[in-house]
Amino acid sequence: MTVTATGLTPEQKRKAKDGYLVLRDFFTLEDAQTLRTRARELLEGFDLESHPKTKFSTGEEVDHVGDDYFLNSGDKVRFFFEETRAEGAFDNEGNLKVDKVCAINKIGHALHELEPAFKELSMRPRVKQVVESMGFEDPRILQSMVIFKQPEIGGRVPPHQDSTFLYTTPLSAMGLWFALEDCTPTNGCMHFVPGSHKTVPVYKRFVRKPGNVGTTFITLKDGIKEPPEDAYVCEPTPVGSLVLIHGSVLHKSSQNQSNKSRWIYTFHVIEGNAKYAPDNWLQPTPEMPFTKLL
Ligand SMILES: O=C(O)CCC(=O)C(=O)O
Ligand SMILES: [Fe+2]
Repeated sequence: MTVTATGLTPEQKRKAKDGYLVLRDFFTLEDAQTLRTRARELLEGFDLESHPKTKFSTGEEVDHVGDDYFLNSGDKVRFFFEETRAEGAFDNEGNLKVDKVCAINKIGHALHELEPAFKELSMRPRVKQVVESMGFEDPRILQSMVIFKQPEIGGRVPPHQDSTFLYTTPLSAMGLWFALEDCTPTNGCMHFVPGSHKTVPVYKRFVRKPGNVGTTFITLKDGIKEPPEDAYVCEPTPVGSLVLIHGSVLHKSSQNQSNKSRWIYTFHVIEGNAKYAPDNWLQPTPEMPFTKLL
């Protein structure tokens, strides 16, 4: 089932009450191919030597420069390695174990502005219609990324709510997640707890530390019990699917245990009329305010 020219159907709107909605065949195989080709070019063109992970030798410097590299990526296209060294891109001595093209976990966070092919998909009329159908009045785009989940080393994404990272008052974040390849139970497809956006409050936030020296989590509510493993529903999504993700719904994905990659493109929207927390990890810059979608 796909969207109509006027946005979501009543049935799709009802289904979205689960906190997420899979829209198959939202974009074409050709679209996916175009974005994968560009993502691959970016990976191949990326200069490993100038990356903070490899440029500095002591741990502290790597952390500090790495934090800045991350915190200032909101208006750039930057590259992030697989974090967990044990299962990831580096061996215990910090040497890359695999080809650099395979070692990157994601690129972000301004593809929707800086990369024309990604911008074109992000700003499509159908995207606008869907976002409008979901009740947004003045949606702003932010935090676009390609997440690669490469064969065998692509790490898990632990359970989380996206509003933890993009906190607004009132809450307004919604993810738009585009499957650039088939996402299956073995290559790390998404899992959701249906309805959890209504039962589990956003209980922590990921913020910049004062002085912009790195990031930390702060607790908003103690004693929140997260749903058990078996509450998660596995949602395989064929290439061409768009998934809408409510900012408060719990979701996760597992490690890629297959020999097939799982590339996706995602960005978020927030309501421009809501108050964007000034200590959220990602901040707009004078040169690049959050992109108006409508
Ligand atoms: O792609 C994934 O595995 C996780 C992505 C995610 O959590 C998100 O887009 O909000
Ligand atoms: Fe997420």
